[in-house]
Amino acid sequence: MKQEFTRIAVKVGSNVLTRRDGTLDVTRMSALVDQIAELHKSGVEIILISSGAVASGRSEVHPQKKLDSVDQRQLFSAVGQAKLINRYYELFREHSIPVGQVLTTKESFGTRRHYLNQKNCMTVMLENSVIPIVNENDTISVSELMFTDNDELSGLIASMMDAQALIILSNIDGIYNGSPADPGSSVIREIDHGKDLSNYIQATKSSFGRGGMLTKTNIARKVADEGITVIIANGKRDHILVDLLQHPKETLCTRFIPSNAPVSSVKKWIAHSEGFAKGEIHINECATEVLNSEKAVSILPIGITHIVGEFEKDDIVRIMDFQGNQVGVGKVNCDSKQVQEAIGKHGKKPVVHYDYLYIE
Ligand SMILES: Nc1ncnc2c1ncn2[C@@H]1O[C@H](COP(=O)(O)OP(=O)(O)O)[C@@H](O)[C@H]1O
Ligand SMILES: N[C@@H](CCC(=O)OP(=O)(O)O)C(=O)O
Repeated sequence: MKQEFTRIAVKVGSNVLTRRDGTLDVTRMSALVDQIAELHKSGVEIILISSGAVASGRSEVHPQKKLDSVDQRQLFSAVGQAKLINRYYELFREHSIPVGQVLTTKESFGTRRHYLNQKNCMTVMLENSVIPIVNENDTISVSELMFTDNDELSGLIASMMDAQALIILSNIDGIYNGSPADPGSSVIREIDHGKDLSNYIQATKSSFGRGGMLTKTNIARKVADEGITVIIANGKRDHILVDLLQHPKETLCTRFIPSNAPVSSVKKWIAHSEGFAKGEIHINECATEVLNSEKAVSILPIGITHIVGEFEKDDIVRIMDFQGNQVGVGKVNCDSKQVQEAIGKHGKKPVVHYDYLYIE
């Protein structure tokens, strides 16, 4: 059967993989593996981003004394990740599909070199028909070094690997237009650019999840703006993955319509690098207007009013409009001292070249 996508990233949330008591739901895992195997055999390249390390480690160790939250997460994830990947390995082996483990950190996306190394690793895996199984390295990712959750990680992976679709599997059928508990609300089937969803999303999250629906929505929007279809669906439903690909119209889910403007690979990296920004470049009203137009423009010293923070050449900076709102992210061509000297001058080289500028 002809499928819409040939390369997808699939994110499986903790709640899909765990039972109510926190133990690993091997029956669910097995059902998902069967579907991934079916798609893999039909020629779809799949990158799996799987949560579940902390949840699956929790039932394995029973600490003698009370641990703080960081110690707990480190202990449970170290034990749980081994258990998780071992299960995947065994389950995929029944289909004769090799898998590989990729554990990463937020920092590993901070420099272009690390980013490309990771991309290369997963590209080689796919070329050799190996399914990458990605998770955050929870043992060393602590507080500010952590991803908000694996939804953020899955967005980065989908973007980095030029996937055509990111499928986020949670314990809910999609984004509801009200409280999911309210019988009057229903799943929003399609979300177009610029639709404000903040009224619908409650702060609640499922018992083992980290970020909740709000991060899913923010990530989904960003990834869809890069031209990737994002689907939020219920991973607890039988046959969901295969149905989403083979019967998209009849399958319940929320689908973010992708932008059709192409975004280069380097711009995708910059779009997701905001968390590493070292400073701010503030631009004047005229520069803001030009930036908001359809024209391809760079940030020139003549349009800069001031800068905030110290940065080196090639660092990531936020671009702020004349009212102080963030309008984009870019990689600077020179350090903050050189920008300071050039501010307001004509005929100078761009501070952020268009190729390294991502406008939100
Ligand atoms: N409008 C909404 N539509 C759907 N789910 C919502 C909405 N608002 C809040 N939620 C909550 O978000 C939860 C899913 O997020 P999360 O707990 O992070 O899941 P996961 O573990 O799969 O990442 C749902 O179980 C639901 O309780
Ligand atoms: N890296 C963690 C994932 C935590 C997380 O983000 O969970 P979720 O919100 O269910 O995707 C783990 O494997 O337990």
